[in-house]
Amino acid sequence: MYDLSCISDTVQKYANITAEIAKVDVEVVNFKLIRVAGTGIFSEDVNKDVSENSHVYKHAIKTGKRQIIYEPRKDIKCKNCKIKDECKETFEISTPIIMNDEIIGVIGMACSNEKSRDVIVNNLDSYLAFLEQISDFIVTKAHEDEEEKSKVAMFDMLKIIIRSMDEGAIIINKNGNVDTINPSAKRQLGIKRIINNEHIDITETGDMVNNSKEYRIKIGENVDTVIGDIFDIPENPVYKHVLLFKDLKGIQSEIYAMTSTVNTLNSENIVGSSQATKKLKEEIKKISDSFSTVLITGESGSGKEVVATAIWQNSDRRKNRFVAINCAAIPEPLLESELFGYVKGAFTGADPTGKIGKFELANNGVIFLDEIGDMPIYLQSKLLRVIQNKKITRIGSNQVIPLDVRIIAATNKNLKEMITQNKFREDLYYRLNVIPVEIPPLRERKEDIVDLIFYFIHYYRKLFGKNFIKIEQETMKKLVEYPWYGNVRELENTVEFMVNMMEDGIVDNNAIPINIRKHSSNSDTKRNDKTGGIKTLKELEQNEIKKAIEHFGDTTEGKASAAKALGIGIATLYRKL
Ligand SMILES: Nc1ncnc2c1ncn2[C@@H]1O[C@H](COP(=O)(O)OP(=O)(O)OP(=O)(O)O)[C@@H](O)[C@H]1O
Repeated sequence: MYDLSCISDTVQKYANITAEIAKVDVEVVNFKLIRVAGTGIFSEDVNKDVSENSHVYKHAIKTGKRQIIYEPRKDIKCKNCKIKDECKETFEISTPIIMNDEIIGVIGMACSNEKSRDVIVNNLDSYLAFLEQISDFIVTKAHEDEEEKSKVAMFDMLKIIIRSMDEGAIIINKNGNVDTINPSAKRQLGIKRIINNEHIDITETGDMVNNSKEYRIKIGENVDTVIGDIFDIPENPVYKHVLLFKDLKGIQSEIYAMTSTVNTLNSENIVGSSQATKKLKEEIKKISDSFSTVLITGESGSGKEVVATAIWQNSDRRKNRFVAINCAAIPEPLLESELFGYVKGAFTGADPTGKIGKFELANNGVIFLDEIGDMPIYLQSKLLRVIQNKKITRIGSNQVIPLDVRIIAATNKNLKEMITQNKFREDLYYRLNVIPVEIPPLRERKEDIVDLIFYFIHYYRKLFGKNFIKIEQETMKKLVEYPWYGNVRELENTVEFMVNMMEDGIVDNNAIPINIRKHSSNSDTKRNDKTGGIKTLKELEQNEIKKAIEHFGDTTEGKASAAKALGIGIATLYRKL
């Protein structure tokens, strides 16, 4: 319940006015019967408990009704009053003070002589109305006080919430200075010092991204671009706005975390011991720290993205982002906005919130333009301009954003041939092909096949919690001879299948997918067709030795019997095995 003591100064003023006008003594008590204000005979004992002598007030509080005592001391309500004998009152009115249907106190008016009693009694209605009015004034002030307090409490709460928010928040006062800045805002803006009433400059860049406006903020020497909203604080004498924001870098990181699926391999992790792969790893090391554009060519699945990420990982740009975009996977009309981003309202059909493009996301890092051969010719011109000017503009915006991005492009198409067909711009080709990197198909680096098979077997065996003992030689041979038109991607999928199929930790021909089995039996048949079914002596020998071992067993005794049956010495058998 509201305590009138909180506005005792105002209540005292009203008591004084009432006393002055009505020529009476006035007292106001709160609901606990503490004297909040008093004049004349009541001016002593302000702030003291007067419950012992307040029998009439207790009645007014209990009933909620005004009490008029025409004959103090004789009135029944004065019966138990302890100071009855000293009481000099000649007349008394007690009016309850009611706020929100609760009795928060009583205003009492008392006469101490017959003259003033007569004046009041003769004009009783007017005096009663006057007292009601004073009671209403007190209640109005109590309401205002309560509202003010709740505003202050709300602001205190707001400041507590703001302090713990992940989003940056700044409360700005009427002078355009920082009143409150939360830790997240300081972190995002790179401010380490204590901000005390410093001036803040906020200007709109004119772009809208992620459904919020972009602002440039300046506090002292700290300048940053943020994306957020400004809210006005209405009817407040101290505070003007609250700015809630995320800085652009934070938003970019969120988008990157949501969209990036980059495997981070460095050149050491690239699997393969073939000459070609060794040379590739050396090349990666050499070109990583350069700024020059790289064009990686190779068949689909041969590891172009792996090489691109390795270049990034080996360079000092590895601290910044690697942003990949597959130019063939994104519908042509959307590719431009994916690459360069756009602002709210840039074009019909665009996401109305605006979007940050891949180039901007990759700023200070690396952009990987996969399947560059599929980029439409008009965009090729735009890309060329971006490479030359090192600047981009979001679609629909006037803002020029400076770029420091290393471009790595990749293709499995023959760009030179596309140039002759006017499908690829020659000038762009030379801009991209500053450092050409060629990845040979997997079938041309057979040593890598063996390395990759073991690498993927161990990877998937761990993933599926399976035990691996060995891969049969014959099976390995089939896999090495298979042409792998889908390159490493096809090989990886095949090994995943085989690890699923293998029994008792042994990968044998039964685990090979049907297409590869068919391929190797076709090539056997083709060879038989060419040779009239005649086997080489070496093949005959191999078959007979295999048959003998299968028949007698792979033990020492078995091998001795096999050698005997084959008509050769045990040492020769061991050598041939
Ligand atoms: N040398 C390698 N070591 C380990 N994994 C590799 C290697 N080369 C390729 N891979 C794996 O093979 C798969 C295909 O590689 P990647 O995506 O780099 O090929 P790509 O040439 O970019 O394919 P596409 O032309 O279809 O885009 C990936 O899962 C990748 O991790």
